[in-house]
Amino acid sequence: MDSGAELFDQATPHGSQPPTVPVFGVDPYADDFLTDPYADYEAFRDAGPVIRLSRYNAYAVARHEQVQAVLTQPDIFCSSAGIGLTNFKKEKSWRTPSIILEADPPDHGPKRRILTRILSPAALKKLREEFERQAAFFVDRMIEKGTCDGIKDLAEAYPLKVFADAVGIPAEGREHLLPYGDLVFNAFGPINERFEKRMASAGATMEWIKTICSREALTPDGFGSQLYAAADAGDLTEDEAALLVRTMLSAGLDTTIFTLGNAVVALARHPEQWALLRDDPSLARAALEEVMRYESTFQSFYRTTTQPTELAGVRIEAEQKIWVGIASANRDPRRWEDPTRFDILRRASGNLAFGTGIHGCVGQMIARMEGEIVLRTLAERVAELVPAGPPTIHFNNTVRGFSAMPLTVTAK
Ligand SMILES: O=C(O)c1ccc(-c2ccccn2)cc1
Repeated sequence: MDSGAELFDQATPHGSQPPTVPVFGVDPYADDFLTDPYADYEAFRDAGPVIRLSRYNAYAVARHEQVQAVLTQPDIFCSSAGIGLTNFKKEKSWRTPSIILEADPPDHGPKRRILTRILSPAALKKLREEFERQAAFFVDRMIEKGTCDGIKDLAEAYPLKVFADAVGIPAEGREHLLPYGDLVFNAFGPINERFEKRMASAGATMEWIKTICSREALTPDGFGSQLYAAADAGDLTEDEAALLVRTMLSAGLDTTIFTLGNAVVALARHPEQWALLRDDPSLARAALEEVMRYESTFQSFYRTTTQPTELAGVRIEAEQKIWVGIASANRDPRRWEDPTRFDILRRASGNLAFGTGIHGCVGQMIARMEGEIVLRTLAERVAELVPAGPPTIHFNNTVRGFSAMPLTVTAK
């Protein structure tokens, strides 16, 4: 096997001929891996339905079919042991575990329903006009500047304004949100130098997050206050309301920021795709879906087996961490025609960028609304979106995106 994978037999008591699980020694958190992970993901997929990442002592699924299978069997592949490499049953987490992300049935359902209600289509409809006004403001400012940064001036600035306002957190101190998100997403990977470095400087940030998740810090009509209203109604404790505000700020910012950045970079790098969107702004929603398939913000996370199980003929013991390759599944040629082609006209729905199953992203509709509004506003107001230099990759253990994208932007 020429993909750098050795093979190791799994002892089976019945002596049946076990399928051997290919082993990869590569480090999926190394900068050179993350710079362009897709060739490695292809090697993972081609080696078999289940492989082993020996450096982190974890099994791994990289094909669309097995990623889907793992995410839709929460009783076998659970979240309460942590969705990162750290097993909460064995090691203490750096933060109080999330009561929705790192929870399993039956605890998970009731909390999820509270968020689903707050993030309802009716609630989103009320926000649409403000979200559109802010997108126009940021895009017009990019046009005035002429040469700008698609990440700083749009991908980061927009969610930090509209989503943070929707949650109802104060305007002051929002510079803590990106460092906090970077810590959160690094923590889903190995406790490596990237995590340690971020953690070392996170004191003030952790304090600020704690302060703004409290009832008195939040504006009266935001999502945060609605969580405390659920506490007043007896559906949550006061502490659980604060934890869910933290969840909203963790799950709802970095993810949309990196996705918007990936969209701007992909469109700037594929001028023919940008021209299709610019000439037909109603393609914005389809373009966003294709960005999420082609350059998934969420590269990977974990599940933990609750019992001995078998996946695609491979036996897996209990208490095993399983690396779930979201971005790899979204480029699996077993599921997608010509997957390495960025094509906004393809049907990209059904991609796994928001996960799937009971933990499928509870904020995906507001995330899609932000993305569709930004891409449509760009298409309606901008004629040319041209790279004015190379993008800068932001290295993180879980999310992949850019920290800078110099652009030259001209008005339609
Ligand atoms: O409460 C927290 O700390 C927390 C909750 C949720 C997330 C998350 C991240 C990515 C996708 C979905 N959810 C992160 C952190």
